Amino acid sequence: MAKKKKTTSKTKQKASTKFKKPNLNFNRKQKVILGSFLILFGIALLVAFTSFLFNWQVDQSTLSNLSDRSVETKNWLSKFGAGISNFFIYKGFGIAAYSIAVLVSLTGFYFFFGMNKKNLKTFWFWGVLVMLWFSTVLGFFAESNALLGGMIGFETNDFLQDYLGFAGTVLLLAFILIVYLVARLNVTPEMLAKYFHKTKKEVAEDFDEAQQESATASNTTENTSEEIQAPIVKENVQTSASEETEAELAIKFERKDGEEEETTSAKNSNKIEEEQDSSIDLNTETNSTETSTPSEKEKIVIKSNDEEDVAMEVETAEEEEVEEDSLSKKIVKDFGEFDPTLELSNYKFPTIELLKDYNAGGSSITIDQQELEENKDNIVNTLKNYKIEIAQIKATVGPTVTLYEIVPEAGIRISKIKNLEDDIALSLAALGIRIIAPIPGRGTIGIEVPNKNASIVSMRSVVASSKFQHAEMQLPIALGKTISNETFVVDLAKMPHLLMAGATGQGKSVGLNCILTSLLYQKHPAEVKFVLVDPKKVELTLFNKIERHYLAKLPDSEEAIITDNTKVINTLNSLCIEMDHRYDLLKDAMVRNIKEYNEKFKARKLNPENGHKFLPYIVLVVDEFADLIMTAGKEVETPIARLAQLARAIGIHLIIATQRPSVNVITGMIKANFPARIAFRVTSKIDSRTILDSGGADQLIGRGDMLYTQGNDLVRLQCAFVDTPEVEKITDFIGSQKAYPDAHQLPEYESEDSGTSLDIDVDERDKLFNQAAEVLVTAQQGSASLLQRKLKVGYNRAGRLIDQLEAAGIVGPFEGSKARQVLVPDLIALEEHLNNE
Ligand SMILES: Nc1ncnc2c1ncn2[C@@H]1O[C@H](COP(=O)(O)OP(=O)(O)OP(=O)(O)O)[C@@H](O)[C@H]1O
Repeated sequence: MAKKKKTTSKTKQKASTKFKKPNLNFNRKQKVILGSFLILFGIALLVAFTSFLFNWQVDQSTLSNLSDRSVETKNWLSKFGAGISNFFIYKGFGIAAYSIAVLVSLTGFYFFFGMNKKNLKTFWFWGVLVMLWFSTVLGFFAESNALLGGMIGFETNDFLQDYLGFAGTVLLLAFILIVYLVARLNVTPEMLAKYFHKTKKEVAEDFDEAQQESATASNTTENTSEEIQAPIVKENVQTSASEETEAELAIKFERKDGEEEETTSAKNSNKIEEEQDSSIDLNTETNSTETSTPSEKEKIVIKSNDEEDVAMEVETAEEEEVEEDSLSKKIVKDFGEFDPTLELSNYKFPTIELLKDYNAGGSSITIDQQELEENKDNIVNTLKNYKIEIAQIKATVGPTVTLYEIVPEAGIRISKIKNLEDDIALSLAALGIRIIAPIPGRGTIGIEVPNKNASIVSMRSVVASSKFQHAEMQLPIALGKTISNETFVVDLAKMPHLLMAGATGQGKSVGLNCILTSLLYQKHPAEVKFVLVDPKKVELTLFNKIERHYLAKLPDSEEAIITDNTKVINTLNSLCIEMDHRYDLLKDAMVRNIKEYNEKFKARKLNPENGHKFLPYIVLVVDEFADLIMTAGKEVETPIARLAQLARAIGIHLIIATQRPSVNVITGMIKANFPARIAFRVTSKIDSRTILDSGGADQLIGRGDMLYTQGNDLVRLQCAFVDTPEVEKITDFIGSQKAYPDAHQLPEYESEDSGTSLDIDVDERDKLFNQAAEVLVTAQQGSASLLQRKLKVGYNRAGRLIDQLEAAGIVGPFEGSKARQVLVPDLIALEEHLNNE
């Protein structure tokens, strides 16, 4: 039971996410080997110590000569046994040294069975303390037997006595004993009182029985003995009367406790419940003694000694809620906080070595003094040509661009400099010049000039940065580095959704991989799940390997990564169901967001039997969003917009990437709900406006050069570079570890389009039926894709409409690759046709 204590679970989890600490995480084989060694070593110590107790005097003379092979010792473990026992017992802690043998074996067991080692430290702490205490206590008897307390025991005892005297030492040791009993064994005065009462009662009962027996026997005895016994019996009667009152009290309390347990056990999780049952059994005594705690309902029966007096019942009731609170505290105390990572407790986070070091052996940034000078001169001269004098200029060299901050002479209009963007670009003969006038909060004008030799920002460097490692965020993402070479870390949970756009080949896929990798480095599989939509079918395939660790999918689907556009609709709708379900859970738990919910769940304040469970974050990644909108239209847009509007509080976050940032793809509704946006290089200013609501993305230089905004300022970043082989290594590393039995299951979604028949009822027709008929009749072409485009409906719905139109006799039957024939010549005929139905 003790091994389930998880008071340190949070810290452990954090610690384990910091993967760089010297790795004491052995693999299973190493653990078995180490474990068996420690168990056997512990046993060897036990044997050696025991033998030493009998043979130490004989072996004493050989100790100085142990290295001599010819020397013989009596110890069962020969010279080794004699030497080590002498060290631990005689020179050490006396017989208390047995503790060490036990602790070593115990440690071995922990390794051997791969148990959670959290409690091991506590065992060692208390074990060593107990050993010291015993050896000091036994130090009192050192004169009669030096072996009892060992040298340390004797010396400690002697030292204490010098300063505290005999009595002081005894009192100090008694105090340490109390500390141990209270802190380690949870012994409380109430417990002792209860134990005392119980014992007293048992003794009294035994005594009663003895009395009865002797009473029957004493029928034949003399009167004198009755006289002697009389007062004792009388006294005893009194005792049992008061005992009866106590016994009655105890019964009342026990019954109350029983009730409490019934309600409590119903409130606890399946997993906890098994454990709890036993704990309650164990703790019944404790509960029944804690009669003074206000949370319990007390019923005290006051009985009068006088037979005629009426007995009075005093009942005190307290609020139940407090009881529940104290219950959760009790469960947490007994079993520790709920640890969501327990099922994969041996899960190891990927190590940093899996990532490639692109700048091995040097700084990622090379400063080319000559280039800096040239650029500076060009800027100054160009501006001078337009009669703009500069008071000051400063350069900050970043990985891809250098920022020249200029302070113009007083009286120069900023717009004048801004308008010279193209001229400065021309004079510097460089692409991708961006002018920020003014730089917010700095009072300067910035001119960003690409470096001739851009350096790669490796994923390794950003993942290893302390900013990322110590990020106190829910979903930390290391996007890359800023112009001043600082690692840029953002919280996806705060964004709360991300829109990503950029022309082909500018770094979008790398960006997505960078985001996913960041999360893999920080989040345990129990804490985050990905839903991946990849119409290109190649970009995210590598993540298939971690399906059972990190991916979520629909119950009936085979592939976790969705490549088929029609399946996306089902998944999105399923996520909407999950969202509604999570909102219900949050409402029930009376919390506002997933973070509070999970905290409450971890603190065991929510009962799994009421459907509560630990909620992982869900990150939906959609690559090629434009493609999706093209084929599925409104059917995709509606659930996406719903999720984007509502899902932030319940931990569903969307990342949407698109090549074509046109307004019919990134609609107003979507834009409004995606305040955080990333723009890689795009081809036109209009595209830049569509993504960022401002220009700038068209002036980027590509290869991961990007602009990030979270609603206000634009930040220019160099996206961290993570190559496919690196991602493969990481997914291999994770994939090779123990996984959940299946990918995380999303709720089932029944799509409406299941089963169409030709005899469709007129009343069951799609709302767009008439419109669809008009479209086809006007075009005289019976094609579903036409309906998709004109009515902005998905493939399924268009197919359904065609079926209904066929049933209504407006279009002909399916003719293979050819479009269906339209059977109604024009709109007037159509109107007639529909009226006659
Ligand atoms: N952060 C980066 N640092 C350095 N080079 C990069 C970075 N990002 C991308 N590149 C370079 O650009 C190339 C194309 O990147 P990527 O595949 O991510 O483009 P993309 O935008 O996804 O293109 P598409 O939309 O066609 O899939 C990469 O192979 C790499 O060489």
